[in-house]
Amino acid sequence: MTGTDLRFEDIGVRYGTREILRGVSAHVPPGGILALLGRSGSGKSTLLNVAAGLAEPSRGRVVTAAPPRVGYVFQDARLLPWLTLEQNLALVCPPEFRADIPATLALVGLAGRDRDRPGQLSLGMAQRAAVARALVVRPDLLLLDEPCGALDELTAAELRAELGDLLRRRPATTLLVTHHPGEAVQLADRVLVLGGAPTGVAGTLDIDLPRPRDPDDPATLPLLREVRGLLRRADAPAGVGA
Ligand SMILES: Nc1ncnc2c1ncn2[C@@H]1O[C@H](COP(=O)(O)OP(=O)(O)OP(=O)(O)O)[C@@H](O)[C@H]1O
Repeated sequence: MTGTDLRFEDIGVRYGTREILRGVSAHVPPGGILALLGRSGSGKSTLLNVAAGLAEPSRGRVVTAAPPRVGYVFQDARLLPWLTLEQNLALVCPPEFRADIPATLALVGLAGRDRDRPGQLSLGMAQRAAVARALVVRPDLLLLDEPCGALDELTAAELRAELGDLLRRRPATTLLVTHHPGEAVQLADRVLVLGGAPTGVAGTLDIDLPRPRDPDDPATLPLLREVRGLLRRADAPAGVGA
């Protein structure tokens, strides 16, 4: 299982009369990890929803080899509080994968917590359970919408390291929405910055570092600087900061 080939071809999205995205094209090869960055409201989650088939593009199309099995981690864990973790995972899980639930929880550091309910978990544990729920379907398209966004920096750093490890062990074509340039450089093969009005692709950057990656490795510094520069230029008026 290495994931689907994914192509956004000239995607445009409108909500009513508002044009949210225009002319967004990108390619993610099987098992590739594309980080999406851009100002709040620039349409990153919308692009994820287009990839998942939850939002209809008004222009262009998404091309995959076959309809992908999608694992989606939202900004908050969205676990059903009255169900145990095992039941939360079983809800999305095809019957043939149900036996994998305890091992998948163990994979994200929740061994033995199968019968806990979400209210018994910390925020970081709940987010890891949400990652397990996305992985248990053996996704060939994994959509991560700010998976560490709601966490304190130490817990976020732990989850980032775990995600890096998980994606090496269970590759899936992945779209990672983040506001954190370090997270993008740590996890992604390529960074795509959305910007402008309406939003388009403001820039891309390949992250060609060996794995596993250490976020404190000085080799990441020039890349971090480039990502920050792309972000700054993404919303600069035409001709400024180019
Ligand atoms: N279902 C919807 N109906 C109407 N407008 C929407 C809908 N979903 C999103 N929008 C609008 O589309 C724009 C892009 O939203 P989106 O959530 O994709 O941005 P984002 O880059 O993910 O933001 P953030 O970083 O804050 O999560 C916003 O202006 C938002 O209000």
